[in-house]
Amino acid sequence: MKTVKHTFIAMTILPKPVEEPKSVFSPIPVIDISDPESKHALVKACEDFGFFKVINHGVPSELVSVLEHEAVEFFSLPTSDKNQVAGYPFGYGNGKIGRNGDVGWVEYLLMNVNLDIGSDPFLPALLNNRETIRNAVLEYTTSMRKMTCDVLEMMTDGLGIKPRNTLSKLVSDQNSDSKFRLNHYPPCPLINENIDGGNNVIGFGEHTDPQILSVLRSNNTSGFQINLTNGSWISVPSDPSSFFFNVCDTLQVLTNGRFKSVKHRVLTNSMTSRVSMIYFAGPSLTQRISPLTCLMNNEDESLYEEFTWSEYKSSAYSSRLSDNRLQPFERKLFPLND
Ligand SMILES: C=C1C[C@]23C[C@@]1(O)CC[C@H]2[C@@]12CC[C@H](O)[C@@](C)(C(=O)O1)[C@H]2[C@@H]3C(=O)O
Ligand SMILES: O=C(O)CCC(=O)C(=O)O
Ligand SMILES: [Fe+2]
Repeated sequence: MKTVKHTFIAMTILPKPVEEPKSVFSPIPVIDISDPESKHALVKACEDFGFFKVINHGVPSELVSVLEHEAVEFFSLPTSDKNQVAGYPFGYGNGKIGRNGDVGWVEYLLMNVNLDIGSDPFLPALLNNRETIRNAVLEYTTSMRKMTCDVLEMMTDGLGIKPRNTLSKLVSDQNSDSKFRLNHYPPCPLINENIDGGNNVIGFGEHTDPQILSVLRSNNTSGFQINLTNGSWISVPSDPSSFFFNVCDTLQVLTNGRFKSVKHRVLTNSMTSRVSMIYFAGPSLTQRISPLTCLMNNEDESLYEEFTWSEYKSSAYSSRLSDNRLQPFERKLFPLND
């Protein structure tokens, strides 16, 4: 496969250098979704890390390699061609993340992948003349939706919740608001070789994802890191044949804080390009979000005010990348007087 030609990203502000984490040990939980007994390890991974790697997923490697090839072709186009599909919130972007001042050493293509694809003016308009990338995105995201539902059903089994589709129905809904993102991190010539081996410029700054679950797959270039509950960062070794799942903010709320929305970031590499594809599984805009009552004991109080996904999205999209987006929805709980 051809690698992306070095594309210059027109950035005016160089993201802040960061220190590489010291740890090389990788404790990332690995979940074999072909084995129903993995449900217990899955729940533990969501509680302890909010993050896990899925193997034996059954997603055809052909589907992934075709899309990666199409992504590489797209990012190799002249900037003027890519800018023809520039836009916000959907479209091509370069250097700027969101519209509240965040920057990163990254270019991307952000798409809306509602099930009711015919009613979405964005995807066809953008990709109409590029039949192969359009089909690759549609097939890949269909497969991601199916895998996400399988994982959510295994999760409800592990949590002892019935019916099995309590969570999966939120993302398989005809109107579920899901997104898809292709990210390209070119090798970064600006890396300061003096700091910890030089892998120290932010590609995509630290954040949590707002949705329910996000599914990440990358080529063989590392750079992705997660933040542990003790505050330290660990590098996630790349594995192009597996998928990495992030617990997102909405799943943290649905489980009343039992599952952790994992903070993550991407550091750039001075030598090789990173190409990643992320499927963000969200509920429908009108879906009301509050902790599942079947997960609460009598004495448990909800940690969050109820909101609709649409309300959460509006609030999230006016925040900076590293903000705690759930904070405005936290309930003020007062200790009982004794
Ligand atoms: C700075 C921002 C980019 C983001 C919207 C936001 O205002 C805060 C959340 C960001 C995020 C993170 C996960 C996904 O990459 C994303 C598409 C999303 O749903 O929330 C991005 C948003 C974006 O890039 O527009
Ligand atoms: O590109 C990556 O590897 C991760 C990017 C990410 O976290 C995101 O797009 O939300
Ligand atoms: Fe993310």
